[in-house]
Amino acid sequence: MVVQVQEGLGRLTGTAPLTRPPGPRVLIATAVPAERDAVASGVHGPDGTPAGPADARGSARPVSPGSPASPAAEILVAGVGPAAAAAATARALALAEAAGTPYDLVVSAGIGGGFPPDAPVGSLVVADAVTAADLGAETPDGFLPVTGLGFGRVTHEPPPALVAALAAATGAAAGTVLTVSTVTGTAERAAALRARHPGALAEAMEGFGVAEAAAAHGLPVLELRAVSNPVGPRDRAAWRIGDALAALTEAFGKLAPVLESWNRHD
Ligand SMILES: O=C(O)c1cccc(C(=O)CC[C@H]2O[C@@H](n3cnc4c(=O)[nH]cnc43)[C@H](O)[C@@H]2O)c1
Repeated sequence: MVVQVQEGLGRLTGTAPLTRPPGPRVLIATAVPAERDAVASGVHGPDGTPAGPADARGSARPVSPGSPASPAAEILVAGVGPAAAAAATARALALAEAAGTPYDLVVSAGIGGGFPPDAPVGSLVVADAVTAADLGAETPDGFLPVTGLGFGRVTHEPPPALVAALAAATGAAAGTVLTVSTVTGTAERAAALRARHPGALAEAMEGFGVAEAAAAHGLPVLELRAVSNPVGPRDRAAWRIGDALAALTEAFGKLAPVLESWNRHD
C-alpha cells in the first residue's frame, strides 16, 4: 500500500505514490499524531519507512514506491471531536478533488471506549453504523435526536460488504460506534447510551464528523476503533492506550487486501 501522511489541515508529511495505483484512493482520518503513527506503521508493515517531516510548503515526499497493485492511503491528523474532524476531512477531500485526485473511501480511525462486556480493552470494533449520540435536544421525556426535531441525520451506514470483509480480516466486532462530544464518565450515562443504542459497541469523538464530510462528497465511510478503555466511570489512569495503538497497527496491516477486493459499486 502506498501512504501519504497529512498533518493538521492538509499538510503532507509522508510518502507519495510515484504513479497512481489502480486500487481505491483512501483518506484515513485520525484525531491525534499517536493514532496517525499507529495507522501508518500498520499500513507500511513492520519494516516500513517511517513518515518524514513535512517540507515548508507541505508537499509530499516519495519515500516508498509501494506496489502498483496496492491501493493508496493518505493519513490525516484531523483533531479531536466531530467538528474538527469534519472540517479537516472536508478540506482534504475538497483539495484532492480540486487537484483531480479524488478519494474513493474515507476511514475514521483511532482509539475509543468499548461497551463492556462486548468490546473489551484491546479489541477492535468496526462500525456498521456511525451514529451521533448527543446531537439533539434534552426534553422532559428524555433525549430527542435531531431527526426527531425534523433536521439532518444522526447515522451513516458504511458499505456492509466492506464492514464484513474488514471484520473478517481483522477480527473486529461489527456494531454501532457512537460519536460523542463529551467522553462518557459515569455508569449512568453509559447505561443511558446503551439503552438508546442497543447495538452500540464503542464510542469515540470523530466518526460522525468524518462521515458527514464523506457524505458531502458522495463518498462511503468506514470507522475502525481499537478499544483503549471501557465506556463508564472515568478512570483515565486505567486507559490502555499502548495496547489499543498496537491493535490499531495490527488491524491496518490487514487493510490492503480488503480494499483490493472491494467492489466500489456494492
Ligand atoms: O495520551 C496519549 O498518548 C494518547 C495517544 C493516543 C490518543 C490519545 C487520546 O486521548 C485520543 C483521544 C481520542 O480517543 C478517543 N477516545 C478514546 N476513548 C474514548 C472514550 O471512552 N470515549 C470517547 N472517545 C474516546 C476519541 O475519539 C478521542 O479523539 C491519547
